[in-house]
Amino acid sequence: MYQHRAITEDLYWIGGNDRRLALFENVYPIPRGVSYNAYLLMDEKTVLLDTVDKSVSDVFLENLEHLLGERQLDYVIVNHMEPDHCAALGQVLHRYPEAVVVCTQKALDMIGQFFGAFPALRSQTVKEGDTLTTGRHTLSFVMAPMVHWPEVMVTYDAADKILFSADAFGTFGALGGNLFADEIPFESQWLEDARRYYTNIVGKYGPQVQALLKKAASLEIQMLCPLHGPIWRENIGWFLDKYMHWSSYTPEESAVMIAYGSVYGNTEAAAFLLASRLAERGVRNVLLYDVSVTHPSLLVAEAFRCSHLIFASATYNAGIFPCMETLLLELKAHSLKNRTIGLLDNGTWAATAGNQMRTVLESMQNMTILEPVIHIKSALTEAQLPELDALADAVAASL
Ligand SMILES: Cc1cc2nc3c(=O)[nH]c(=O)nc-3n(C[C@H](O)[C@H](O)[C@H](O)COP(=O)(O)O)c2cc1C
Repeated sequence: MYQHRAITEDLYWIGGNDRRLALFENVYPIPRGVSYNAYLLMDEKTVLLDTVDKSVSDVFLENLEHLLGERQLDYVIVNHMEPDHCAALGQVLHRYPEAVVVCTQKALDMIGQFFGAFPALRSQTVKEGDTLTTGRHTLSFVMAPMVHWPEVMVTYDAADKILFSADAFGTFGALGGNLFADEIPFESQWLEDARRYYTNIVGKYGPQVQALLKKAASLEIQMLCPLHGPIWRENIGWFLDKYMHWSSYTPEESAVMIAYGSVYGNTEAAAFLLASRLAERGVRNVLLYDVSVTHPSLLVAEAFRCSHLIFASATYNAGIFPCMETLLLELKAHSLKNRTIGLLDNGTWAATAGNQMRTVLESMQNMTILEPVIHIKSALTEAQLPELDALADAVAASL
C-alpha cells in the first residue's frame, strides 16, 4: 500500500523507513531505525529527487507509481549516488526509460559503475549554478563535493525556497508518521542521533560542509529536505548552528567526557575518582564511558560535543587497550581537533599506553594535553591522590 505524504501542494515525500536494519553502513547501530527520503515534484514536468535503499524500494516504487498515475516521469535528479539513495534508480529507469537523469558527471560515471550500461539512458549533467525549469519551479544545482561522496550536489527550488540537501541535515531514526522536525521532540529525542549521524558519517568532511554552508547562506531557505530523517521548516537556524559547530570542530558545550579502557577495574576506579574530583570542583554533567561496552560511534559523537576529553587506558601487550585504540583512531579518522585532553595510563610492568595515546593525539590538530599525565602501576595509590587532584584542578580551570 502506498504511503506518500504531501509536503506542499505539489511536492511529496515518497520514501520509506527501515526499522529492522541493525547496522547502518554495516557499522553504526541504529536502534531507532532510519528513513530513506525521496521526493516527487508534480509540476508541469514531473521530477523525482533521489531514490531509496533496496530495503524500502517496494514501497517507494508504489508511492511513485500511485502519484504519477498516467503521467510520465520527466526527470530524475540524482543528488547523491550512494546505494542507500540510489539502489532503486535502476528499477526507476527500467520503468520510466523516457526520464532524463539530471546529475553531476561524477554521479553519471557512478551510475554506469553500479548499474552497468543503460544503452538508452537519457542524461543531463549539471554544474554549479545550472538550472532546470519545470513549470512553476526553477531548480538550481549547488555542488557539494565530499559532503559525504565526491559526486554530491544539492538542489534548490527557488519557487518554494526549499533546499534538497542530500545527506546534509540528515539524521538516524525512522519517521513515525510525523514528517517535520517541528512535529517531534527533536532536541530531546533526536539530536543525539542527528549528532551521531553527522559526526560519524560526514564528520570527516568539515571543510566541505563549511563550504556548503557558506553557499547555503546566500539562499533564502524556508525548508530543508534531507535524505534521512525529518524535514525542517521551523527553527532551521538552530539546526544550522549545530552544523556550524560540528563542521568547524568547535565543541558544542564546555563539558567533560571521560572514556576508560580497563581489564580488572583499577583504571576504571581511577577514572571514577577523577570524575568525582571534578564533581567536587563544581563541574556538572561529567560523562564516564567504558570503551568496551560503548559503541565508538556514540563516543565519536560525544567527543564532537564536549570540549574536554579524558582518556584512561590500561596497557595491553605493550600497547593501548584495544577498544581505546579503536576510539582514538576513530577520532583521528574523523579529523577531530580543538580539544583539551587529560590522560591516565596503567601498567603492571611497563606502562606504554599513555605515551602511545599522546602520540595519536599529538598527530591531530590543536589538541592541548593537560599536565600532569597520571601513570598508575596496577592500582592507584594514596600517594598519587595529589596528582589526581592536580589533573582535576587543571581540567576545572580550563573549562
Ligand atoms: C592481555 C594483557 C596484556 C597486558 N600487557 C601489559 C603490558 O604490556 N605492560 C604492562 O605494564 N601491563 C600489561 N598488562 C597488565 C595491565 O595493564 C595491568 O595489570 C593494569 O593494571 C590493568 O589495569 P586494569 O585493572 O584497569 O585492568 C596486560 C594485561 C593483559 C590482560
